[in-house]
Formats: sequence, C-alpha cells, structure tokens
Amino acid sequence: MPVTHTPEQTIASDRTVRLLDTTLRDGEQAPGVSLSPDEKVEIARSLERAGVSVIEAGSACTGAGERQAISRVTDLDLDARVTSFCRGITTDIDLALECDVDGVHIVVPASDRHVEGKVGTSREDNLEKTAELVAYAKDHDLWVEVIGEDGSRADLDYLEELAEASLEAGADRFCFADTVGHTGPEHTYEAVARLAELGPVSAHTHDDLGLGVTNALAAIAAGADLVHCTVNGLGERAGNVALEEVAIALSHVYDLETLELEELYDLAQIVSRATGIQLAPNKAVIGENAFTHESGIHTDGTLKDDKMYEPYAPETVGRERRLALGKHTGRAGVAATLEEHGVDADDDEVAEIANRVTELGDRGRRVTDADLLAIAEDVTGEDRERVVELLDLTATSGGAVPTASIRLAVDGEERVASGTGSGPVDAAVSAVREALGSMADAELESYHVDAVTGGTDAVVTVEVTMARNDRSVTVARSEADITRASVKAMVDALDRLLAADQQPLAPADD
Ligand SMILES: CC(=O)SCCNC(=O)CCNC(=O)[C@H](O)C(C)(C)COP(=O)(O)OP(=O)(O)OC[C@H]1O[C@@H](n2cnc3c(N)ncnc32)[C@H](O)[C@@H]1OP(=O)(O)O
Ligand SMILES: CC(C)C(=O)C(=O)O
Repeated sequence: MPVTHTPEQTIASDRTVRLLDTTLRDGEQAPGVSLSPDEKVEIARSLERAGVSVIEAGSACTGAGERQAISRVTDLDLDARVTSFCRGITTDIDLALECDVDGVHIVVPASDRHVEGKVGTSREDNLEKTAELVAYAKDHDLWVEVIGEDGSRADLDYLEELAEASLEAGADRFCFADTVGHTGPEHTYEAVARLAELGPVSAHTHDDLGLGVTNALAAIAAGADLVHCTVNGLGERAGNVALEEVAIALSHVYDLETLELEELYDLAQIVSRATGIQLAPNKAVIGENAFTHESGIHTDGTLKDDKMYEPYAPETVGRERRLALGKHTGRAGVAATLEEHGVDADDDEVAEIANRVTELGDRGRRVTDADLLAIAEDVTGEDRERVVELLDLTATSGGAVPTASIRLAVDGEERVASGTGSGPVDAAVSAVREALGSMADAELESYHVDAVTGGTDAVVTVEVTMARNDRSVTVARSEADITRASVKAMVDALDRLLAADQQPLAPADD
C-alpha cells in the first residue's frame, strides 16, 4: 500500500531522520569509478558541510590503497561518524580497525540465495556467526550496523531472527537492504515496520526499478531513522537512492529537514568531477535542466510568478534559475533575455526575434545568447561597437577563376585582401580569412541559404554557424546579393566570437 495513504503511514515532520552517505563505498563500486585518497577527502569534507550523519568511507578489506584512503578520512576528525564496509569475517573488522574508523557495517547474508548459494553456510550458523562478529566489533568499541544483504528477497521471519540475533549481541542497528533494487514500497514498509519493532532500523535501497526514493520514503514511514544514500545516485548497476533526492523529498513533501540543502549542488559537482560521471541534464535537483525553462508558456508563467513551474526555489539547493532559448521560445522569454542584455526592442521586434529564434531552434539547433543578440541586431537595426567590420566587397565570377577582394575595418584599421575560390562566395571567404589571419581561426559549422522573396530579385538570407573554443554563434544576414549576405554573416559571426573570447588582436599575416 502506498506510504502516504493513512496518517500512520506518513512521515511526521518532527521525526528525527538521518542520512548515511555511501558514495565513497557503494558509489565507488559503480563500474569505472576509483577515487584517490585526495578525492575521498574532498568529498568527505563536502559531505560534512552538507551535514550527513555517517560517512561510509570505503571497504577496508579491498586493499592497502583503500585503507590509506579511509585513514585519510578518519584523520579529518569530522563530526560525522566514519565507517567501513566489512564482510561477515573477523579479519575484515580487523582491517577496518587499522583505519581507525568509528564504526563498521557488518554485511551478512539474509536471503537463502546469499546464505547458501553465495557464502555457503546455513541459516542457523549464519545467526551464530553474526552474533559472534557483533560481539567482536563491540569489544573493540565500534559502532555496529548489521546489514542483512538481499534482505528484500529474504524470508521475513528469518530476517527478523537475524535482526534479533544482531541486536541481542549488541549491534547498534540493523539495516534492511534491497540489494538488487527489486522490491516496492508495500513490501519495504512491511519489512521495515516489523524490524523496527525490534530496534533501530536503517534502509539501503537501490534504483534498479526506479523505486529507490519511493522505497526509502516507505522505509522511513515504517520507522527507519537512518537512510543510506549516495551523491548523484551513484552506485552498483542503476545506482543507489540519491542523497539529494531523499533530502529534498523529505524537506519539500514532509517538512522534515535532514541536510544543509544549499550545499547539494556543489556536492554534486565535486562528485561528478572526481568520478568522471556526468550528471544527466534531467536529473532531479542537480541536473542542468532542473531549473531551466525554454518553452514559451513555462517561461512566461515563471516570469509572472517564479513558483508557476517550479516546486521550490532553485536557491534552496544552491542553484539559479535559467531561461533557455530554442524551438519552444515565446515572446516573454525573448523580451526577458533581451532586457538582461540591455537590448531595447519594441513589441513587433520582439515578436519577429521570437519567430527567428523558433526557426533556428526548429533546425535542431541550440540557440545561444550570442545567437539571440545577432538576430536582435538584424531585426532592430541597432549597431554596436565592432572588432571587425565589412567596409567593401567586390566579387567576380565571369573569368576562369572566381576572385574577390575585400576591405575590412579591424579594430579601427583598414585591411585589404583578395582571394580565389570555387565560386564568388568561396573566393570572398578566402579573402576574409586572408585579411584576418589567425583571427579567422574558426570552424564554419553550417552554411544555410533561404530565398525570402520569389523572383530573380529575391532577397536571400544566409545563416552561418561558426565555432571556436567550445563557443559557437549563428548569424543570419539578408541581402539581395548572396555573396554579400554570406560575407556579412561570416564577418559578423567572427566578430562576435572575437568579442566573446576577448582575444587580443593578432596582426594580419603578411
Ligand atoms: C551488495 C554489495 O555491495 S556487497 C559489497 C561489494 N563490495 C566489494 O566487493 C568490495 C570490493 N571487493 C574486493 O575488494 C574483493 O572482492 C574482496 C577483497 C572483498 C574479496 O576478494 P577475493 O578474496 O579475491 O574474493 P572474491 O571477490 O573473488 O569473492 C568474494 C568472497 O567474499 C565472500 N563473501 C561475500 N559476501 C560475504 C559476506 N557477507 N560475508 C562473508 N563472506 C562474504 C564470498 O563468499 C567470496 O568468498 P570465497 O572466495 O571464499 O567464495
Ligand atoms: C552492502 C550492502 C548494504 C549493499 O551495498 C547492498 O545490499 O546493496
């Protein structure tokens, strides 16, 4: 049954719920991820700033390098409890002790598949062994959480026996683990509610079915007071439940605070950088698009009331709202972005600019602010200070080799050059490149011609996209002469790239 349907099954805002972060252990188990000691230290510090209660720093049994990294984290003397994963083996606990951890997670099999098929023991021996391990760890003054691995596929009566044996032996808590992310909120609720009758319970959920958060919330509703999470939902296979998602869901839906939410975005970036795993743009809380609006109706609504299309303010999680331009842009978004750039345009001009932005977006293009400004300048006829400007152009195509000569103003000085090519446009472009030298080092990503009016006197619009240093700009110019429109568009695009780069002027190559 869903977790919020009855008052008993909801999460009261006065509950104390804490978050355990296992980015440095389960997160690091994501294929291809390996964190250096320095990276673990950096992440641990930012987890501390965010206010997590427990940091599982790694698996001491993995090797000397891992133990060195865990020791670096324990050396930080954080407020958070620092722990290590241990299998149900005494030597794993000894290795964790070498790292001076505050506590251990003793991971023992819970389902018959794990008890018999993986570890090769029996239910009875597993109970006995678990109790011995807990007593051993407690004798060494460790905080102890016993995790019943594959608990969601275990016989629930046996899981209770395992929790009972652990708690009676002195474990501080028992953890319900949905190891392969196979279960749903109803079963999670039932299992955790039964375990919570016995003592403190944690929950460890995975996202294989996309139910990580749902199950974590079900576990909390059922009485779990410590939830295992990872930053950005990193972890085995489809990952663990994301720390940022649990924290914001508890805050926004249940009014229950667990973390310093405004630290979440920095934390996400730090982990993404260290692990090399990029954030999906549509990822809740921390994805690039989480607070970005492109479609006209949303942008217009958001400008009228910033809560119109957002559940909570982006600043809550350390972010800012962004308006994007593209195929779905409307007048309100264009007007707001132009205002941000100090560009004046009347209503008709804004409507025309919005149409041109949509057309550009329609061609599958991302529309940048530079694109918008180029369109606005064309539509409004407003000029601006330029680094490069076209003064004159002559092109001939009658002879054997099409040639063009060009006169440009470059930072106030005149430059003249000529070029040849396969046609007049190509010749003019070579002349431009000749005149500008290295300033023209930019790739022509696309070149597109449209006849705006019919007949032999048609006005053509030439649209070019030029790119340099990860920046690209699209400029369209309309003229009766296709060569002139092409050169104007290209010179303007280069000018905008130069302005964006703030690149010092290079002398023309002689
Ligand atoms: C659900 C989870 O996320 S569990 C945590 C997963 N984490 C890791 O695997 C940490 C990284 N792993 C490692 O560094 C290595 O696998 C080590 C050091 C743990 C073990 O390496 P190896 O000795 O080479 O063993 P290997 O990896 O081949 O097999 C795992 C062994 O652990 C045993 N094991 C697994 N779980 C448990 C457990 N809960 N309790 C006791 N033993 C266990 C397996 O039975 C197997 O033992 P066996 O070789 O006697 O059959
Ligand atoms: C070690 C345990 C908690 C685990 O990672 C899992 O069950 O997924």
